[in-house]
Amino acid sequence: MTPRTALTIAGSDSGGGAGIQADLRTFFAHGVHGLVALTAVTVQNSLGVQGFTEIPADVVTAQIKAVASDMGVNAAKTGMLATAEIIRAVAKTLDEVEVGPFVVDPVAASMTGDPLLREDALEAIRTELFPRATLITPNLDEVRLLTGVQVVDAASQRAAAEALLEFGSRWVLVKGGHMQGTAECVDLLSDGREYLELTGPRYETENTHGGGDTLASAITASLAKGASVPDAVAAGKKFIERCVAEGYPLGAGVGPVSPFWVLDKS
Ligand SMILES: Nc1ncnc2c1ncn2[C@@H]1O[C@H](COP(=O)(O)OP(=O)(O)O)[C@@H](O)[C@H]1O
Ligand SMILES: Cc1ncc(COP(=O)(O)OP(=O)(O)O)c(N)n1
Repeated sequence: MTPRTALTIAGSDSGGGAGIQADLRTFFAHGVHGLVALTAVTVQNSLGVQGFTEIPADVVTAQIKAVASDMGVNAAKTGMLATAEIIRAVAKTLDEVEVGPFVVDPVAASMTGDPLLREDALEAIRTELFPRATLITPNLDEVRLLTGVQVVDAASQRAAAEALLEFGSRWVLVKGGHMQGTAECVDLLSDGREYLELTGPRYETENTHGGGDTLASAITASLAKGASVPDAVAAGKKFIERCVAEGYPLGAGVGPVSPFWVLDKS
């Protein structure tokens, strides 16, 4: 049987733990066929990002159109988009092709603090992509850059969700992985009417590289299979918890989260 398809519009991580590599292995783990529009090639390892080169915007557009016109896209997500020019090209293309539910992970920097976005690009994400998004999935650093809200507790997490929804996405997931001093990891999902707290254990681990990408692609895979946003996010949260719990050391720095536990079922 032909599986459902999900498109990732994102950069390559030479270390294999984040970016399109994380997305494709997550799609695979969900039984979804992964499609790719590559936006940038990064040079990175467990210690950080040494540099990146972006793909020309017209080539990003051409990749999206090629797969959408021939294979069909059941859901799509963005990760590293690198430049304002690429973001504008993606936004324009999404008005011309059908990609189903659209998840925007507003990746601004790596967890080591290295920038993955040129300076003028954050505003383009806010104005060009958020209004087209079914769901946006910022972490707390991205929330601060996008809204100025410093999330330190449940009240400020809710205020951040309200501020982010003003940019026009249908849903927002404010991820709480970087909240300080909490025994649990609480992600807040909202469409402005419902406020759903997704609570899970906080694992003691250094190996969280690719966690945000893996969560967003797990959600995208479930959306591609027809789940509602709350169901897709709840399933994604369960999936990422297990991936964080089973993250492994690789290299001298931060190791990747792991979806390999899925193979235990086979
Ligand atoms: N130490 C941890 N233990 C369990 N879950 C975690 C841990 N760190 C992050 N998560 C979860 O992983 C997902 C990614 O979260 P977060 O770290 O906030 O975003 P990002 O990876 O984009 O920086 C969220 O669902 C978050 O709750
Ligand atoms: C190519 C590429 N895309 C995204 C990232 C971000 O990954 P990471 O630093 O691990 O942050 P989260 O995925 O956990 O949000 C990257 N480093 N490279």
